[in-house]
Amino acid sequence: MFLRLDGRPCLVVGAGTIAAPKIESLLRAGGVVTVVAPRASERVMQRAENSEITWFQREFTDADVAGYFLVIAATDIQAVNHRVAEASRAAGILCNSVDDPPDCDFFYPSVVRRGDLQIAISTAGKSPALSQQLREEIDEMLAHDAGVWLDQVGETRLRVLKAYPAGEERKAALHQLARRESCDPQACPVQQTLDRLLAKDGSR
Ligand SMILES: C[C@@]1(CC(=O)O)c2cc3[nH]c(cc4nc(cc5[nH]c(cc(n2)[C@H]1CCC(=O)O)[C@@](C)(CC(=O)O)[C@@H]5CCC(=O)O)C(CC(=O)O)=C4CCC(=O)O)c(CCC(=O)O)c3CC(=O)O
Ligand SMILES: NC(=O)C1=CN([C@@H]2O[C@H](COP(=O)(O)OP(=O)(O)OC[C@H]3O[C@@H](n4cnc5c(N)ncnc54)[C@H](O)[C@@H]3O)[C@@H](O)[C@H]2O)C=CC1
Repeated sequence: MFLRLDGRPCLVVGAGTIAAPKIESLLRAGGVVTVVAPRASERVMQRAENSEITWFQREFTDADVAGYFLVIAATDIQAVNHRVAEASRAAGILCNSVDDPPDCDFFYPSVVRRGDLQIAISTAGKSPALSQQLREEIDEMLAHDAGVWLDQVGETRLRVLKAYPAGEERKAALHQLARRESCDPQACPVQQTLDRLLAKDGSR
């Protein structure tokens, strides 16, 4: 599952080395981030100064979780992280605890990105180092232009959806479109069929 966090309030408890990249990824996903921590890393302080996040410079209390969509427990004190997870669970809020996989409702994966194309790797907490290693291997294997290719496929797919009625023929065209050899617009058989179809019927 890939979450779209646009405008959703997210709480991060702790603002150190491990919290900082979690905060960045919440912001990247569109989350509205609040941080509670007595001390913060340079990057987090900068974000707060720029009003990109809200930082309450104090220790966590159970009432802090109220109203959040999700919570990250990222302090260096296990007992505090556990309390954050318990308070979240009691309030029915999803929680990720950076030092305790059984306390996590969701995990942060390793991610290979090419534009809108994302490949996420998770080991359900068994070996983050393995996730990281596989990310590096997949990153080397995956074409650098895969994101550009996806953009082209996405655009042509919309044209296919318009040009063909739902059914086997449409599905076959969409599978054909997703093949690597179709990525050259000049050589793409789906593009050629589409051009023929659209030439026949200007309304499509
Ligand atoms: C459960 C989870 C909770 C969560 O954070 O969501 C969690 C928990 C813990 N991580 C620990 C250690 C390490 N974590 C990393 C790195 C990453 N950790 C990430 C995710 C997750 N880590 C979630 C599970 C994801 C999964 O299962 O795949 C990644 C994938 C994504 C991200 O953080 O964004 C990111 C790689 C990003 C990338 O580069 O691709 C490294 C590597 C390094 O630092 O060099 C090490 C040292 C090597 C090792 O331990 O394997 C420890 C022990 C701490 C201690 O006591 O020392 C715990 C707690 C425990 O296991 O008890
Ligand atoms: N998930 C992961 O990938 C990994 C997780 N870890 C775990 O992450 C934890 C955090 O490590 P770092 O970020 O390096 O620590 P750090 O020392 O850089 O930061 C700790 C943060 O917790 C805050 N804090 C402490 N007590 C608090 C309280 N009562 N209320 C609110 N905030 C409080 C501090 O102010 C600080 O911002 C470690 O316990 C470690 O087990 C470590 C490595 C990888």
